[in-house]
Amino acid sequence: MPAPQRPAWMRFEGITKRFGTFQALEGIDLSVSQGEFVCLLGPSGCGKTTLLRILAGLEQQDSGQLWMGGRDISRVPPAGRDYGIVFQSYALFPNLSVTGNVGYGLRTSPAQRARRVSELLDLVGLAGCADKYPAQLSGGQQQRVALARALATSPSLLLLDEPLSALDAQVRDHLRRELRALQRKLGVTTVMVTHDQEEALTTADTIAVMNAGRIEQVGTPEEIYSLPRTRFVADFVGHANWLPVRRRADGAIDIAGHAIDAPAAACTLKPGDSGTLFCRPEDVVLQRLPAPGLLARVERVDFMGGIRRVVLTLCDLPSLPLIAHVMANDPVCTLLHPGSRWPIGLRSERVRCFVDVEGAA
Ligand SMILES: Nc1ncnc2c1ncn2[C@@H]1O[C@H](COP(=O)(O)OP(=O)(O)OP(=O)(O)O)[C@@H](O)[C@H]1O
Repeated sequence: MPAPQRPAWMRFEGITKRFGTFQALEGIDLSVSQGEFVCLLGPSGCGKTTLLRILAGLEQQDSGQLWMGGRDISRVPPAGRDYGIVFQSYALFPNLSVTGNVGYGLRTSPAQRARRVSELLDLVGLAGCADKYPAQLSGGQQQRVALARALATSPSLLLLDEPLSALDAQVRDHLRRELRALQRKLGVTTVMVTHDQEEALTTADTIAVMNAGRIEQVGTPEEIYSLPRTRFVADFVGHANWLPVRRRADGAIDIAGHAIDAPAAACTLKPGDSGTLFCRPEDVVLQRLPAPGLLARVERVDFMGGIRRVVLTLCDLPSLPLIAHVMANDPVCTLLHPGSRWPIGLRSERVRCFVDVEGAA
């Protein structure tokens, strides 16, 4: 589903940043609308934290502009930018109680501060912990305190720098859902940095996938997963199968001498072009009945709870692995023995082709 077009409330325009001779950010353009939850997603070192720090005013860009609510904030110091921020390390004051930490930035009367702190602790589910100290809290609780502190002044913008990555999987999953629900409830525009694709897919309205200082694609989680614009995006988000293909003169797509159906919209190849076909593991179908076309051999079956991950090789192209996901309750699962051969179908409306570019991965 394409992202609904909403007016931009915040804009990065041509942001660049260099550290010595290293180009950390190259011409970043990104628009964010009010109330949107945007994830900056990418591998370590791609520049996402640098971009967040520039937005926070903790780092100065070399060129480019930053707009927020119609105001050019490119040179505004951090204190004038109206945001709350949560870092990966909880960054709480160890000598202050939860109440002291949450109320730290509130410049109001003691009575108002106490009321606001109690409201915030209710909001993040820590009502019973007001008098505790950070060392007496779990990692997840400390991050809730950090979140309450970031929200204390009701900022227009919430910045999150890998806020869940220090937590164990179960707490992370739980807090991720709570964070998303809270963000929706408050309607606070949020920018979160993460290298975790699952986190981005499950929390964001919009994902900006970054690679080597550039944004490769901006889209909804569905667009990023199903319609990746580059090979990098396809590989970084979820598992991607890649098969060499050629477009025949009659328009059909040829894989290892077999024609497969691929709707024109999914195919960027001109007749005669070679390219690479991309498909997700859930779009590889093992057919029970004999069928002409692609045949694959089962190499291995991995148990993954609700699904089986089937590692296949095409009989006519044995050097390339092909991964298929089969639901664990599919009767086919009981027949998936290593060495068995299966006719393979690809969900033609879901496959995409990329033209081979010399030097591309
Ligand atoms: N102050 C600095 N001085 C020199 N190089 C820096 C500095 N800050 C960041 N870099 C470099 O800029 C690049 C981008 O860093 P950044 O922290 O933005 O990446 P990231 O995508 O957030 O990665 P990670 O998830 O590992 O934090 C990295 O190669 C990093 O080494």
